Amino acid sequence: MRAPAKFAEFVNANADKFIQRLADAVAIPSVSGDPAHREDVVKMAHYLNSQLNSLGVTTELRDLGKHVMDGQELSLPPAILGRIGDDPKKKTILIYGHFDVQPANKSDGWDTEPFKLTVDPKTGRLIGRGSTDDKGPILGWLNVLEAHKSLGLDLPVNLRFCFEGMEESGSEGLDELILDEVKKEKEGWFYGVDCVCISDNYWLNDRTPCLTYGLRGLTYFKITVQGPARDLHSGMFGRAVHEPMTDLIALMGKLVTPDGKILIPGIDEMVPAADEEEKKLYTSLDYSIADVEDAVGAKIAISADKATVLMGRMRMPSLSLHGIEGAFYGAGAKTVIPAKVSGKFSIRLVPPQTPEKVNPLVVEYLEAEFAKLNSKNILTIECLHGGKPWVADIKHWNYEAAIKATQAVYKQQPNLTREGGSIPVTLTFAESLGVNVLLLPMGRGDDGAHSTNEKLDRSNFIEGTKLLGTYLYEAAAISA
Ligand SMILES: C[C@H](N)C(=O)N[C@@H](Cc1c[nH]cn1)C(=O)O
Ligand SMILES: [Zn+2]
Ligand SMILES: [Zn+2]
Repeated sequence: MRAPAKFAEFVNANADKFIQRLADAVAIPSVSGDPAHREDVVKMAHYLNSQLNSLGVTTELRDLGKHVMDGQELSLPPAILGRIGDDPKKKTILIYGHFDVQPANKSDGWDTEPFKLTVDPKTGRLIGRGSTDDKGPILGWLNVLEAHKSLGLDLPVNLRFCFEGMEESGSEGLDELILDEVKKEKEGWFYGVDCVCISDNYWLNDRTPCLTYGLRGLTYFKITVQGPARDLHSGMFGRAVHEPMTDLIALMGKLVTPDGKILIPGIDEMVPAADEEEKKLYTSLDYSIADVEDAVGAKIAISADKATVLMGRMRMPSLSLHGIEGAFYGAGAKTVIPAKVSGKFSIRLVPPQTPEKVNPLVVEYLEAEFAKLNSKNILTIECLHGGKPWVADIKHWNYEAAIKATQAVYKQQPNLTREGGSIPVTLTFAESLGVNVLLLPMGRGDDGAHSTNEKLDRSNFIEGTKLLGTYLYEAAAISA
């Protein structure tokens, strides 16, 4: 059975209502990485939970315990487990999404208030933190449920849900929850799941829908250099003491070259080079150097060769420098020597790399480079969180269903991509449930996830809702 025409008609007719639901969700600043917003992440969990209940989904808010962030012990936000449908004749699909978001302040350079959804009438853009990552896609699933409930339509498959509020901060507590549920077998929430669908990434460009079969892993470091007991006057102590910031910049300058080569021995070398056949996969994607440059808003692509740029994002590791905590960054010309500074950087990982294999190389290299500085300051190295990379089998019926749904909704053949970002739980689902996982993105490559002015195009939200619903029908129709 294919998606009935009245499903798409309902989605079109209720577009404004769905956008209001997105506005309500964006208004809750559920920033998982900021202890000051922890209550908002919990509020978001309760908001979603009551929406799911009102749409007929049985749920449980699962306590994930506590963790330490910035030296503070905090309760983790609850995860939401849900189920609707128990027909043994139907397939069972597990949907994952996250309701936490990255930090956002207007002063970062946003043109609008980040936690107030702004609808641009000229472009149709729905602008606000979390619009594309990942509140829009989660609400897309709710829109599908609402359409079926209102139209009195049976869902074509049984659905299970797992929504978390810590994805942007390492998915703490979630792996344990999943493994516990899997152990419970028939009594567990994930029993009988046939495949997983995650909508939490983006098209490559602004015109071609995508299905995604790979994600990079991640290992995130904080390195701290500490020296004097307090901040110092640089006129009194400059060239008289070892300066923590000088040491830190020297270390951070030894991690990666401006053209992306990772300088830590053994990391780039762990990844086999692509052969000509694999390179063709990248050349054949609908993508151009102009797409990457349009998405970032500057002509700064690392190469003029499309395959090199795509492989840099999808099948090579990358090391990015994110920031320095404790440094002077305000206006004016303060002549301070900061007493303690922490540099943050992360490495995106690809198979066969894992945090376990890569972290010892990072620590050994940093310690050796620090020793070469002959500084009397103290270096400490912490790994804040990590996750393994994941690659799926695209010949599975789950992908076949998503290709057919994309053709039906967008009248286009999707790009098949690997994603540069990370969703640590993906591999946990694939391995612990032993099922195929599909990433079915809703948003576009220029949405600005994690950036200022994050947006989701109205058409992606509405057609994306149809895509998610249509995918369920296509999955139901395939004899697996
Ligand atoms: C791809 C997904 N939407 C995403 O943004 N994931 C984050 C996960 C993360 C890990 N540490 C902090 N955030 C990402 O890839 O950065
Ligand atoms: Zn994100
Ligand atoms: Zn996300």
